[in-house]
Order: sequence, then structure tokens, then C-alpha cells
Amino acid sequence: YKMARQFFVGGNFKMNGTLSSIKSIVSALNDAKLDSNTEVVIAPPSLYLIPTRDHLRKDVEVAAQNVYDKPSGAFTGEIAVDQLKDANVNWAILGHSERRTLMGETDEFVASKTAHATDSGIKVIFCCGESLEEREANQTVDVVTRQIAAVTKQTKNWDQIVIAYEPIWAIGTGKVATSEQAQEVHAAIREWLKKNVSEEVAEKVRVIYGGSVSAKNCKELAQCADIDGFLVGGASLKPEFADIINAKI
Ligand SMILES: O=C(COP(=O)(O)O)NO
Repeated sequence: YKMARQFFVGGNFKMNGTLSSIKSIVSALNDAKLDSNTEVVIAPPSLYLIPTRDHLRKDVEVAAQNVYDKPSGAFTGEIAVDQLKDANVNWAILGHSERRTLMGETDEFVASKTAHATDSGIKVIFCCGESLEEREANQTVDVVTRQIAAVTKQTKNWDQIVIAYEPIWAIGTGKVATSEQAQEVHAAIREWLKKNVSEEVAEKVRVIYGGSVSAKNCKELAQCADIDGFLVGGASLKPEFADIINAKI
């Protein structure tokens, strides 16, 4: 059965911004005309989650860019899911390729964080994606399904997960995946979920694309059957972010 999946756009600010620059992004978003059918979540650096939540329009959610997989205690530098909930933050981005490569986060660790967060009522944007070498070696689907398989070993909370396919070679490079390239992987992810989880989960889960998304390329990508939205980096810091949110109108 063909489910209508709600279009979803996340803004990953990464390690960018100051209190004042983020406040001006928030006020620009507050003034923007946004498609009410699009679910929007923005992820400033954790230091700015509370002021962002306090000033941001209520129809846009905030997300942390990471969270730990233990409830609380002697984990210097980490943030707990209960602390996110304490700050009215209901989302977390997990497994971003920058954390997998730069911070050495393994498939199992990302899956453990995904299980812990969703068990505690935090919704998760779960990132997966291949390197250029892996794509050139035709390992793309093997890589992303291996990353997703690790999650199926630790949780069944798929109603609280949005999958973000972000080919590493497209992140921050301006080299956006073509609609064919993105649609092919999104469809393969949905097919894998249908075989290994359930048809219902495969139909319901949003699979969003990230990697050099812009106001220019978002409309064509949004037309693809299995692309349910975007996870936007650089462009989420610019006024064109509203155009990406409105890609379907
Ligand atoms: O990493 C990304 C994409 O970043 P860019 O849009 O800057 O390519 N999203 O999490």
C-alpha cells in the first residue's frame, strides 16, 4: 500500500554560528512563509539549543547534533537524552558521516545511541552514506544497508526514526547526487527494509537526502518517489533554506 509520507526537512548547522547569528537565522525562519505540510527540524550547536527553542516558531522543532547512549553520569563532554528532553529538544541527528569518520563512531555505537534515544522518546535522524571510493567500488548499497542493519539489531522504534542518506562525496562539495543516483539508493534502502524489517516500516519511514542540497536542486530531487525530504547543511544557514522547506509547492 502506498503511504503518503510527510515531507521532512532538517537543517544541520554543524559547528557554525554564534548566539547573534543564530538568533537572526531564527527570526528569518519565524518570518518566512513555510509549507505547513513540511515537517521542519533545525539543529544548531548544542550550546544554542535552549535560546533557539525559546525564540523559534512552535511549528519548527529543534534537534541536537549528537547524544550519548548512557542515561547520565561520568561521561565528560557528553549530553544525555534526558537533558535534551529537559531543554524541550525532541530530536537528535545520529551517525552523521563527520562523526563516523572524525570521531570514529562505529555502526554499533551509532545503533546503540539510536536505540537509547528512541527508547527515551527522542526522535532520531539516522544518517548513512558511502565514501567516493565505496561508490566507485559499487559498494554503496552494501554500505548503507550494513549501517541500517546495525540499527535493526538494537531497536524496532522505526516510527521514531527518519533515515538520511548522505553520500559523503556530496557533503559540502557542491557535487549533489543526481535524482537518479539518489532515487536508486533510497529505493534500495526501502527494499532492504521491506525484506528485513516489514513492508509497513518500509512504506512509512521517511528516507531523506543530504549532500549539497540547494534551492536550485531541491525541487527536482523532491519529485523522486522515494525521496521524502532533505537534511541540509550549508544552505540551512542561508535564506534559501525556506525555499528548500517549500520544495513541494
Ligand atoms: O552533512 C549534511 C549536508 O551538508 P551540505 O548540505 O553542506 O552538503 N547534512 O547533514
